Amino acid sequence: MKHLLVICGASGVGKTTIQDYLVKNYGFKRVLTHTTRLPRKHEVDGRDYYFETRSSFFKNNYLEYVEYDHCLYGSSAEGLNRAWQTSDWAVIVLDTEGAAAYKQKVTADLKCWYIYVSSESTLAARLEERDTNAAARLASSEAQRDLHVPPKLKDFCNLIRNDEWQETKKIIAKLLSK
Ligand SMILES: Nc1nc2c(ncn2[C@@H]2O[C@H](COP(=O)(O)OP(=O)(O)O)[C@@H](O)[C@H]2O)c(=O)[nH]1
Ligand SMILES: Nc1ncnc2c1ncn2[C@@H]1O[C@H](COP(=O)(O)OP(=O)(O)O)[C@@H](O)[C@H]1O
Repeated sequence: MKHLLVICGASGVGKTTIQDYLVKNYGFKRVLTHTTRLPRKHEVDGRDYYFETRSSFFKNNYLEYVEYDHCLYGSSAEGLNRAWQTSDWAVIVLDTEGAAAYKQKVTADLKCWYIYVSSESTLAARLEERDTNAAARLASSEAQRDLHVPPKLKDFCNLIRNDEWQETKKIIAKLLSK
């Protein structure tokens, strides 16, 4: 049986950190997605994202795609199947619109974790450390929207507060032991 875990939430809440932890410690395979955003320092094409131009982006077949903070992001069935070739447990990081689309479309065993941080100033500080244009990113309408779990995902997602990493690890262990 194939399983897919969707991780969603606003920018900077720790989605990628949690995904990396699941890959390193729980045998998950990461589903790579495509974006027209420029790579950040340390990000590598084909490892973190498939980095695309506006024209190369549309050469792929997407299950869903969105515009987030003026850039395009999309995920394909091929990407998902590639992950499932090496592990029955795949993990993908999406915005909440993408998570809602997966809820409608994906028939495999699907779980969703909505990640949040209880203080917006903590979030801003974390983003500041990660990005140069952090304030603008958090101010984007999509990041602001994803600061709250949308009603359509409320009963579908486990809500995980990622304030203290040691606590987050315990919550993850508990959720994955079920
Ligand atoms: N719907 C959708 N969202 C995506 C996809 N790939 C990434 N995202 C989301 O796009 C948003 C922006 O991602 P990113 O540029 O890495 O910024 P960050 O959230 O600030 O780390 C995040 O909410 C990601 O989860 C995708 O293929 N589809
Ligand atoms: N529990 C935590 N405590 C402190 N810093 C954290 C925690 N979780 C993540 N971070 C840091 O916050 C920043 C944003 O995390 P990241 O995983 O990139 O977020 P997202 O993928 O949701 O945008 C990174 O610098 C990361 O190392």
